[in-house]
Amino acid sequence: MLKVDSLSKRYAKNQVLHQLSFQIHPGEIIGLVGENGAGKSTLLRLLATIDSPDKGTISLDSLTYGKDKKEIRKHIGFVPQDIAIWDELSVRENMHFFEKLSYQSKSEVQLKQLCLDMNLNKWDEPVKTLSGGMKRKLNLAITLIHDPKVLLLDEPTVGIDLKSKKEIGTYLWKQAKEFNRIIVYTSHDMDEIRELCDRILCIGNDRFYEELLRKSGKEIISV
Ligand SMILES: Nc1ncnc2c1ncn2[C@@H]1O[C@H](COP(=O)(O)OP(=O)(O)OP(=O)(O)O)[C@@H](O)[C@H]1O
Repeated sequence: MLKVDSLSKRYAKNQVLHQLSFQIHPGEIIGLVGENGAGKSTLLRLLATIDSPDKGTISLDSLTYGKDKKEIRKHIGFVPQDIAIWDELSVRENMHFFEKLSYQSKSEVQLKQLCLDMNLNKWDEPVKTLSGGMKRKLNLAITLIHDPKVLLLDEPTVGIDLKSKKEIGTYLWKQAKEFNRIIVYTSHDMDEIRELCDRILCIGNDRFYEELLRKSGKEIISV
């Protein structure tokens, strides 16, 4: 279980997150919504151990973020908003490069399968020739190389067509329900959030999204 308790973060005088508390169980997909600047990316960075909170604690099962950071990183997969892959290398070369950096070794067949599962079948093509949606799929496949317990995705479907969005959605759903991964992801597409998420975490001072999503029947975590 991922447990967040009284989490606060400020940048200079800008209090971005104030005493957030919530818990997420294995297999759950959580949609993180809020207006621009509400602190969604900040929260994801804290959950990804890339940044540290000013106050509060985060734990994953029996591991505590401050104390067990190195061990926790083995269980986290993070896809930031900006795609982080090597443009000049092929899909295959990217998968192998990141496999070398990861905590687990995977065979060529396993690496290729991670891509095929998302209908990404451009194994030998240079990444620079792929569309934006294909690059997002590759980024996601890379994140899954080390079998993370927690997947943190910052707008994984932004700017991509409806078909690829659906494919990524189906893929994420499978990752949560079949492999019991925790998924936390941000999106400004409320239809997608309503369709895919088990629960919705609304952050920021503006209650607009909370009001909008309340009718969806999904459980809202208001913090
Ligand atoms: N490294 C930083 N230094 C200073 N301020 C920052 C930093 N990172 C974020 N902020 C500020 O924190 C606030 C929250 O930013 P964040 O990127 O987390 O919002 P967001 O909800 O993800 O927004 P968006 O929907 O636009 O992506 C903003 O006011 C932003 O300017």
